[in-house]
Amino acid sequence: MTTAPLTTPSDTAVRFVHVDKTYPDGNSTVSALQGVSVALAPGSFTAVMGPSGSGKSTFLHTAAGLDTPTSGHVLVGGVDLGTLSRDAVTRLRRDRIGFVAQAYNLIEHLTVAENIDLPLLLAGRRPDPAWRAELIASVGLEGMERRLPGELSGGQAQRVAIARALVTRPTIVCADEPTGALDSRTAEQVLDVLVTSARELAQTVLLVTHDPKVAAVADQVLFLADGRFTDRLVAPTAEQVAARMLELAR
Ligand SMILES: Nc1ncnc2c1ncn2[C@@H]1O[C@H](COP(=O)(O)OP(=O)(O)OP(=O)(O)O)[C@@H](O)[C@H]1O
Repeated sequence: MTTAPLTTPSDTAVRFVHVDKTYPDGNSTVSALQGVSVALAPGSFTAVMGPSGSGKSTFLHTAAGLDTPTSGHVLVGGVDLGTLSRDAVTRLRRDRIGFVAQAYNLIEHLTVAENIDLPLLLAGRRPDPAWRAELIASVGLEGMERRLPGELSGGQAQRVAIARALVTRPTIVCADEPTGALDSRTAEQVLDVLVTSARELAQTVLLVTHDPKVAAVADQVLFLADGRFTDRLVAPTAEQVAARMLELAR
């Protein structure tokens, strides 16, 4: 149950206050998040790591307004999502949040350019060809605007998905294992795009990954275990992240 609305200053991009999330599981429930309280500063880059089933995707989906907490509050830019109607959450999501999923979710019969423009059209906004061209250049897909998703490699498709997530100039970018299905060279390129855009557009990035090398590009790494944040590393190296993951697995 979500209780009374919370009033807090909007000095955080995303804030969780005592968030629980349970899912029905046959006759009982499974607890995906337990009493999670965390605040992400505007412009920060956070990686979330943890064992399989620890609640990473649930945390990301809840932060992006794609899932609702069972209790507690999720605030985006100081606005308690629990106080908004479903339509208002959808609008906020379209205007302010970009989401990159591991499955690229591109529309097969639309071209690269049309896929990238889609969030703007869905939001009733006019496509911006100059901005689209800039995004296409930044993800290294010049000349591929008219291709269909079936004519792209996995890495190219993921870069289209990133351009599509950025086309609305969201203040928050959530990415669920965006490099999980890619070879290491392509993963590096995709990550570069995210890091550069976050810096240039002053975006807050929240990234779920299993890869210590990916996590090491973040300002901070948060570790989840059994639905709770148990640890945090600030500006760590990949080696430090890997060592902490090993400790948590013991
Ligand atoms: N829609 C759902 N219905 C029921 N249970 C769910 C649902 N989504 C997640 N869960 C359960 O909640 C817990 C957390 O799942 P979640 O997907 O958030 O973990 P994760 O850390 O992202 O895992 P992975 O690394 O394997 O993707 C798990 O026990 C999972 O089975």
